[in-house]
Amino acid sequence: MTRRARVLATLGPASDAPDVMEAVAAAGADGFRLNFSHGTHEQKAAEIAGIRALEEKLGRHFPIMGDLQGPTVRLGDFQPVQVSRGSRVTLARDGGSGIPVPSDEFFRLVEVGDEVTFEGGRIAARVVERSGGTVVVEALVEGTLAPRKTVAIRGKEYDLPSPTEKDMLDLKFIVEQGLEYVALSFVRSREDVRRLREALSELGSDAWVIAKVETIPGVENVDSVAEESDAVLVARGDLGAKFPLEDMPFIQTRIVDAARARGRPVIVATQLLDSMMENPIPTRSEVVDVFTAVRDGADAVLLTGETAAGRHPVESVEWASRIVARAEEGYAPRRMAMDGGTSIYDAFALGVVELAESMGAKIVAYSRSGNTARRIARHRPSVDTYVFTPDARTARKISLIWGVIPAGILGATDLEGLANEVVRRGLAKEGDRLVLVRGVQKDTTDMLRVKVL
Ligand SMILES: Nc1ncnc2c1ncn2[C@@H]1O[C@H](COP(=O)(O)OP(=O)(O)O)[C@@H](O)[C@H]1O
Ligand SMILES: C=C(OP(=O)(O)O)C(=O)O
Ligand SMILES: [K+]
Ligand SMILES: [Mg+2]
Repeated sequence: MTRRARVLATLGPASDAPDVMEAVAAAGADGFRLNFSHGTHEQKAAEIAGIRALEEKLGRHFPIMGDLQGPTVRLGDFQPVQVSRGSRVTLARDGGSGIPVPSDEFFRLVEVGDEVTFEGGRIAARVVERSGGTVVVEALVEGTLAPRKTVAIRGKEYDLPSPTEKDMLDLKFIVEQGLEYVALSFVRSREDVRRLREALSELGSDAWVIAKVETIPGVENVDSVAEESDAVLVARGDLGAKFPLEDMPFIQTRIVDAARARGRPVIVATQLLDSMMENPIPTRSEVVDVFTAVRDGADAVLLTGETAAGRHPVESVEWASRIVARAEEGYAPRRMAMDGGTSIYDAFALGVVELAESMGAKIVAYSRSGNTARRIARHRPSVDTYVFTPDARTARKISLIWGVIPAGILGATDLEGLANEVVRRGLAKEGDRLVLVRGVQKDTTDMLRVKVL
């Protein structure tokens, strides 16, 4: 049984050298994330070229996710500052004597007594004074304040437009570079997702949209956010800075279930193997954390700092792959009832899965846009699911989805052609049973065929 949940890796200084990128891919990375909160377009163009070159070399398809910074507040540029518990630090709108927080919205919102968190809560501080364009905070834990790290105020949300001007510049680059996925940070409602989709269609892009759920309203609206998105990401870094940490397991389950009930691929991200930023092996609790994400039925786990800035990017991916493969032995994620209105296409896909499972048949599908693959995979078929696509872009898109095995690139074909292809590629042999499916569209005849080879 091939490993069915995917492992995604964030590229950054620790991993974007070509030889390290290749080692990360060989270690089991199924796709990559580029974080537009950091780095330059030049660096990212080189990373993208490196990934596309790897596809040729390894004969695989790697989806690339462009992760937009979204409406947030990040520290400006300054020399990192060590803080210890109780030490006081000044945050200033424009630097000067303090640490720069280049955001009017932050200073509009922050009040004495607020808990300010940095870098997803890795460092927290209490606001003890404020005057005009500066606030004084007292560190609650020790740590290093570093440039461009996120700044959040626990329990409060910034009222900033989404997507931001920076997002629109990054989006144009992402579309020009032909990335398969665009992730939007700090989604609050379906309207945030809708505005991104409008911007994408104006740019003429069919990239799939990933909603990063990491705000209080984003969790409250998770059902409608999932409905509006192509995929959902549980952004535990900022979630942990907004909610009490003890709520995290409940919030993760809530988001995963909402996405799965709507057949949206769901990605669990951040701090999964956090100690591997420093150490070559994970802790026991991190192994259980990755296991839990798989058992919750996630389509993918996403490594962030571990592969972007950690000391062991390759080992981090190796461990994630090992744990995912072991977690899936003898286990098929529970099937979710379909929420949010089911089209005949969804009902048809469920029928395909049940028919194939009842016969112990392999599913062999042709998916023009990737939607048929998504509709079948949402039911977590216990049989192998091979999907042919018309081009590399769609093959990359479906490579992020649980259980889908990209079988190859084909021009439009009929069901007999699909059967011939799986045999020709050695994916099926004499005696195998096949359920052959073509993308379910209104005008498609000859959509389904059962065949014994
Ligand atoms: N493209 C990049 N260039 C430079 N540093 C990066 C890049 N991507 C990530 N990093 C570093 O790795 C850290 C963790 O990565 P990630 O969790 O993706 O970032 P963040 O949580 O800040 O959005 C970042 O805070 C940053 O210090
Ligand atoms: C993935 C996340 O977003 P970012 O790392 O960009 O803050 C997160 O917050 O967990
Ligand atoms: K980001
Ligand atoms: Mg985040």
